[in-house]
Amino acid sequence: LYQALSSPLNRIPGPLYSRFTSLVLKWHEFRAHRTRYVHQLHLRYGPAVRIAPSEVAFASAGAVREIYCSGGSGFDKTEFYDLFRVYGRRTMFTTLDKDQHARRKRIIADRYANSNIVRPKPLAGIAERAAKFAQRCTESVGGCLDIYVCLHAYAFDCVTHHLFHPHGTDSLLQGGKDEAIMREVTFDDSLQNRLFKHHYPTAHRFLHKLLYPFAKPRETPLADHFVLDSCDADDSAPFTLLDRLREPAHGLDPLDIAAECLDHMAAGIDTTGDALCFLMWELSQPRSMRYQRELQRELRRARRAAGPGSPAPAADGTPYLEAVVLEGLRCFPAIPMSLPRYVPPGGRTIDGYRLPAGTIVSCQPYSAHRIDTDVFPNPDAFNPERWLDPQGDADRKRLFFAFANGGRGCVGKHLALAEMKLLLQAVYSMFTTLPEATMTEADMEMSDQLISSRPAGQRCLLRFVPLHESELLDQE
Ligand code: HEM
Repeated sequence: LYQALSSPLNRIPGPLYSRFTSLVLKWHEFRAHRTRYVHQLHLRYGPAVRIAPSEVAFASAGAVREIYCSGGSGFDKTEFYDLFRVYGRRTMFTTLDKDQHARRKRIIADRYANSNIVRPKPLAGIAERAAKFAQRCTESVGGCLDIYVCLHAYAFDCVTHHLFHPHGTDSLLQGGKDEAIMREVTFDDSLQNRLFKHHYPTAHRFLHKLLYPFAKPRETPLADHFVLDSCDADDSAPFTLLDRLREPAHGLDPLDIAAECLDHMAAGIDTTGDALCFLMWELSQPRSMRYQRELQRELRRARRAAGPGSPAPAADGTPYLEAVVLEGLRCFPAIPMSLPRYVPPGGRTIDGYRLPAGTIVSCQPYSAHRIDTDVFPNPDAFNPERWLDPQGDADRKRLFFAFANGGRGCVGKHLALAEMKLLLQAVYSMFTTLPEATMTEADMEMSDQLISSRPAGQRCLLRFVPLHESELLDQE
């Protein structure tokens, strides 16, 4: 009570109960609703809101800059990231220490630089997988396709190509063992167990066996073995992450290398898969059909300009596609939730509020993309054309937080963008997509996981209608 009444955080707006307890926040976390709960608080109290006795959420560009970019990589991560440790090791994503992170990033960043992603071999690998996805669409004509599963398979095959080529997977067309690994990771249901472990570690240690039937821990034995086996191969292509990690100069032991690869594999499946799934679902709605048509027109024009029989054109010169991808990530950021950090020693001032050292602060992409209606008017509406207006471009980019920002922002960003663009090119230059009749809005409701979010129904059935040349000529 004394702490609640004397806390320096009392000046920060927020519900009265958040001065005394974090139980309400935890309740929403356990119910997979944290993102929307925090967003509702922002709508009610503004861009700075106290969400628990020692936790504050922000949604302004200034806060993003201070928390995630100050000093290069921003404030330190909290122990929340311990939940993502693999094989008992810390990876680039889970390391809490700045220097360790910087050392690991110096090794890894090169393989995810745009200049590496757009080299012929890595890019051809993605284009080949996008063509396989289009083949699945063609095979589904007359029926429907579960793009939730197929997009996760696509993202899985793309990321394993980048990590392990020639030992990448083919879950899209071959199915079998590769598809089983993808399903194991994608259909993981360990949210409640992992949250319990994070918030109540001692109770978890004693009760984990009792918990098992109700809240399963994360168990991915197929994926674990697949990565360990793939890391054993000594013929990985020069563009792959594995090839880089194994360079003797870096001194990484085999388990460090496997842990880093497993982490990137997991980071690359749900994020890109879910982002594309939400985006294609939205493009298929009657309210968005005119955006889909505009996208098809641009892609067909680009294809014609590239000449007959040429592979899918590079994403340059397709500004509408670029706008569709940005708007998709703005409305449906695959990681929409708070990315928690500690206020460093000495305290800091954010958005005019003085915060003592050790306060947990965060921004969530979902709110940063919606709270400032001068920058994003009508923020809940999907409208790619807002990105084509040169006015306000700098402000929009400042608030765009889908890949986070600063030194600990998403290292896989260029890979993810290439995967998204090549897939949308392959699909929308050939098909019109429509929702299948049994799908409901509830299926596509956002269900929070640890920091990522997925469609609650874990399915997304779309119909693919081949686009005929004559139809496109009519459009033009
Ligand atoms: C649309 C797709 C993606 C989105 C929206 C996304 C988003 C993010 C975000 C928001 C973070 C910061 C997380 C935090 O601070 O807690 C992050 C970090 C990271 N992402 Fe992504 N990501 C995507 C795809 C990928 C892909 C394809 C890979 C790799 C193959 C990847 C690998 C990573 C890694 C390794 C980190 C940790 C970086 C570090 O700590 O330095 N991501 N991502």
